[in-house]
Amino acid sequence: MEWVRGETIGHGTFSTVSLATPTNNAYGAFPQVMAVKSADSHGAASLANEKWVLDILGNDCDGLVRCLGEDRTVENGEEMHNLFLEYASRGSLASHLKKLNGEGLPESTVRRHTGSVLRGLRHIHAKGFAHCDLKLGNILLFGDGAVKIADFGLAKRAGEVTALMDGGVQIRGTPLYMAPESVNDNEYGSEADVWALGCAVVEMFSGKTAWSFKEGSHFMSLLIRIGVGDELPRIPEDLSEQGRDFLSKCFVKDPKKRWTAEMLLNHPFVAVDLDQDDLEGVDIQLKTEEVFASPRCPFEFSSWVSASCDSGTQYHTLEAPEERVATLAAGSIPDWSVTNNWVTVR
Ligand SMILES: Nc1ncnc2c1ncn2[C@@H]1O[C@H](COP(=O)(O)OP(=O)(O)OP(=O)(O)O)[C@@H](O)[C@H]1O
Repeated sequence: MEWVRGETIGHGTFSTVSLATPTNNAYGAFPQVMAVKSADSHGAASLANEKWVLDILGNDCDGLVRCLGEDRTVENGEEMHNLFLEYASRGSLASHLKKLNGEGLPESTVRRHTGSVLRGLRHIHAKGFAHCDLKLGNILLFGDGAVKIADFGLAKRAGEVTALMDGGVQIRGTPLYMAPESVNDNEYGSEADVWALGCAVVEMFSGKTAWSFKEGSHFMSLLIRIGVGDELPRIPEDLSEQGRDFLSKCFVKDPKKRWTAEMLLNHPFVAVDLDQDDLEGVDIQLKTEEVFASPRCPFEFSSWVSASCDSGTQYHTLEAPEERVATLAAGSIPDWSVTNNWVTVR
């Protein structure tokens, strides 16, 4: 494929991401706009790892960004490694949240995004991998409302332990999302992804990181809080009881007792399908008495009632019309995909 590099849309530790347009797109084999992740020799290993993992994971899971191929180019005398990915036109959840100036997303949106990320995680874990760098910057928003996990540069086979000669802490990903077992024993398995998901859910909902951490303080103090003692990440008080219960299953210090992505997909926090297409005339009223007590082990799942929908009751927490217009005026992209609060204008 011949292609032209467009504007830069993102920077990472290992790479630069820009738009790419194919110039000889015979038979429409490629989308008209793609994202191309490019790295010089320093980032080549991470990019090669990402391609290897994405090839094994395949393109059949809706929760993962799709890989469209790879290429090498020489630009300004330097060899560049390029990985083509489907383009997420709404950017990452991190950049989306930044536009909300410290505010979080409505809980209904957080539930939907969490469900999508969990489906991606379940697929990654079922294939025997751990992502190892789940964070809002690596969760992408697509124009059609899809939410997908990206950036597999640090992903590895679950159970593969990287031995450290000096016995120190190996930081894979972002300290703020690190699980206790990663801090204490350098373990980065599927369980650590679930801990990181909990941190991402807190941040999506509250607009603030799950660990309060003063800018400028040494990250070792944070690692000590994560790894030693009983302190857990902050669970927002204004989150629903189901949301808080969901987080309590992610923030279990012992990785063996932490819930898996598969188990969490059956938790009522995400098991209710709030997709726009499902809203009309469907009963979404949760049978709270029945689902309130969450299962303590996988065998109790069968007694849960899948929530059903009713267009009247669940959406009253969304913003009023005035607030929604204000969000628009502020230049951020509002999420109105789930609401029954529309005003008829004639
Ligand atoms: N497919 C894509 N579509 C749109 N934007 C993207 C895409 N992939 C990456 N980006 C943007 O580029 C940024 C950096 O990408 P990515 O995280 O994959 O790079 P990285 O070098 O692995 O970064 P790091 O490891 O530091 O997180 C993302 O946060 C996102 O804003």
